[in-house]
Amino acid sequence: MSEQHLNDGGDENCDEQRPKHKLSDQKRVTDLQLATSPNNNTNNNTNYHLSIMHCVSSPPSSISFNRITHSLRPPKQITTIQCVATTNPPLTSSGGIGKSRADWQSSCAILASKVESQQQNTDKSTDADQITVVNGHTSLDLVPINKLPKPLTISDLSPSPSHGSTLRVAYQGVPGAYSEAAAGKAYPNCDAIPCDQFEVAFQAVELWIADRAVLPVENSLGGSIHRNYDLLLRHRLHIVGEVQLPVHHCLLALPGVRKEYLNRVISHPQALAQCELTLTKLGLNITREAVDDTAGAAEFVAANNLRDTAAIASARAAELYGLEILADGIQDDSSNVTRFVMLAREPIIPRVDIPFKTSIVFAHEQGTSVLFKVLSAFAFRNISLTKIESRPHRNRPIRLVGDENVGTAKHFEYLFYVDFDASMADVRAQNALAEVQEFTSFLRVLGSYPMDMTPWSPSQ
Ligand SMILES: O=C(O)C(=O)C[C@]1(C(=O)O)C=C[C@@H](O)C=C1
Repeated sequence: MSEQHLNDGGDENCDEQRPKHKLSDQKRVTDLQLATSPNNNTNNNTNYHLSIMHCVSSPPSSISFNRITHSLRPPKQITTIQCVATTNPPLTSSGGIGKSRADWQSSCAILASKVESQQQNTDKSTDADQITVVNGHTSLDLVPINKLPKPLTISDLSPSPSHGSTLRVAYQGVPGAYSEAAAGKAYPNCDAIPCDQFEVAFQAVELWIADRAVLPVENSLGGSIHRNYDLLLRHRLHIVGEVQLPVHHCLLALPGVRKEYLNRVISHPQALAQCELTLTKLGLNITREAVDDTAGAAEFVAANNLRDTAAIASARAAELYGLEILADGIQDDSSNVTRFVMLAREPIIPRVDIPFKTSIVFAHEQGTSVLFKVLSAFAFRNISLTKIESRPHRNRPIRLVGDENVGTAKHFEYLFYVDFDASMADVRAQNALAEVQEFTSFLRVLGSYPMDMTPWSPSQ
């Protein structure tokens, strides 16, 4: 049986500087791929299984197709596609995705589509099964009639896992990454699922492989993690919480290696940025190289027995990958903290009895020039903003402003991400957003969620 893998779209617009190393790691979820294979039917009416991309999340028993693609040679005359959902829900009772690619694929492969020749269809298909192929059978948007989404019940909105007892939480990186620690802080005793990219963590939740994702959005020294701001907009997940993690970096190397032997230090770009001054103070004016995550850097040094390379990572990563700590607490500021958001398929119900924060994103037709008017809706109601971030408006990146005599100016267009200090259950927030909506051409509430109020000390 031949097997063909199709990539899940990827992110052609990725603006993040890609790390130089692609660390090999069988344990991580690497991409969202589904197997494509001919159905071994012995008769002449060849059947083909299609790869399904972007199975949109909804309760496991109801599945909708966002996009289906296929590459088919025979049979040439295809007029009908029959969509078949397997009886297995995306979440397995074994509780947790297996570690191999095969396990990942079988977890993903919740759907199979069968294309049959016209002749075979006329024999077997019922009207309800038949769905007309669109655009010369290269893509289609379908919701099988017998698989329409079920209405949400109150239990769907509950923050508890919808299966078994262990909450499965996707994070970017490998074990020992700060994101894994953040997942554990957000959801103690969770089953943390490593993913090799932020986008994979988003998709793991959308595909019911994970129940939550915990992803970094900003660091007190390095600033915003722009990639996740962009992904928040491109995916339909909701922010249901935040967690702030003190980040305590160590310089790690193979046992016996001294600082003088080093000519390279590798880590996540944020970690390199957070330790820049300290590395210089330590006399380490050596090459810095960015990799996918801090613990992945430690693993890379250990796996390749690199005696000239150090990694910046956590003490736990040193322990996991058998490295020694050459220097401890090398972040440029002792109160180095990274803020992570917790993401889920459903929003939580906002409350007013505990401190809540709300995150929104909006765009304005006249761009930045009237931003102050939008923000005054919050000022007028005494609602404090805790964060504001602007990102390029990719659907409309440039606005031309012309004056015949002077020429044409190009203004860049932005999306504005704002966090404010109020719950969506608070009437002040509702009124502020009603006003903001009047000004804006686009507005989305990313989530209303409890603030992380846990006591924190830099040395934690
Ligand atoms: O590389 C890791 O360990 C991560 O969890 C990622 C990350 C980040 O993206 O900012 C998280 C916290 C630290 O700020 C450094 C890196």
